[in-house]
Amino acid sequence: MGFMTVATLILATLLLIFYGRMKMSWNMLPSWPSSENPASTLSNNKPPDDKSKHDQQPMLDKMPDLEEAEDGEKTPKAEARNVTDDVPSFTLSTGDIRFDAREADVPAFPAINSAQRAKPSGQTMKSTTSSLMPPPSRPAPINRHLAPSTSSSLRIPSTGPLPNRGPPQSSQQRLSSSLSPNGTAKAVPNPRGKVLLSPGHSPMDWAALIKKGNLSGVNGFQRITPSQLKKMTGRKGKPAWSSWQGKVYNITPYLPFHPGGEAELMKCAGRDGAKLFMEVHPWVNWENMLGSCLVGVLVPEEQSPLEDMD
Ligand code: HEM
Repeated sequence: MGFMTVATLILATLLLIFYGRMKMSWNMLPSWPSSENPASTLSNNKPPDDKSKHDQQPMLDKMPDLEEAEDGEKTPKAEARNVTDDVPSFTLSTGDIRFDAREADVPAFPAINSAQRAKPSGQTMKSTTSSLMPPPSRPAPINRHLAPSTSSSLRIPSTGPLPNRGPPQSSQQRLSSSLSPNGTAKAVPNPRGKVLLSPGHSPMDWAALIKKGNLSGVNGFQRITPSQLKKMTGRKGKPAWSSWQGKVYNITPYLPFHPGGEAELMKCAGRDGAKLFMEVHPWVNWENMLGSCLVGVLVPEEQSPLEDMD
């Protein structure tokens, strides 16, 4: 028991002496930026203003001041920020935007020759003087099952509102797999309402046919009244006529060539087809397509003799 007490006292004395010596030597050391003011060196890259600079950096600022006062000559001052003068400017991108280490007042970290610069974050940099950044990493591969492909994004949606694109889904023309009444165009359901044209009835075939001559079915240019037009429905052995901007066309020869199907084209038989035509495909040039089918012009019904006298 007595031995323990003595030993404890000796230990305490030794600690006191050791602490006293340490404190003395610390006081003799020049003061150092304390942990209470770390902003001037690490956490803040901006230079402190003059007032705070003196408070926070006693060693760097006060020591050169003393030297100047003693010898009266202009001794170069020690400035922590001059260290960055050795650092050449470098760019962060290949464009016009240049990031200059000196302008931004960034401490030279990591050192020029450090391994950290040579291999930033595991990537290999060819040269420390290169002004080019390493290429960006490739994006993660897209899950093809989830992401829509380019072709499917270009596809016309089968749902949602669409302009009138052919016969309704339930119509006979779309659903029937048999040949059309005259056995030429086969109806095939598709989003745009186009039909499968029978061999020899492609748009190219039609283009070749209209070059051959007159397809109007009449001799000479006709004057057609509305009542006459109304009778040309394409039924009961009569041709199908339709008018467009005051001109009358024989649409019968075009029926098997019509990409939208015969039934659709027949909707404008015996009447003015402009409205229906423009609803479906305003980009199609009626006059070019049916130029060789021109029958004549639409004229008013014959006027009564009394009106003629006026
Ligand atoms: C009488 C004059 C007409 C001509 C010269 C004509 C010509 C054409 C042409 C060239 C196409 C192919 C369009 C393309 O590929 O972009 C087409 C498609 C079509 N036409 Fe006509 N057409 C006429 C009248 C009509 C009428 C009156 C209707 C409907 C009532 C109609 C309904 C369609 C449909 C549904 C298509 C397929 C869908 C589409 O191409 O947008 N056509 N027509």
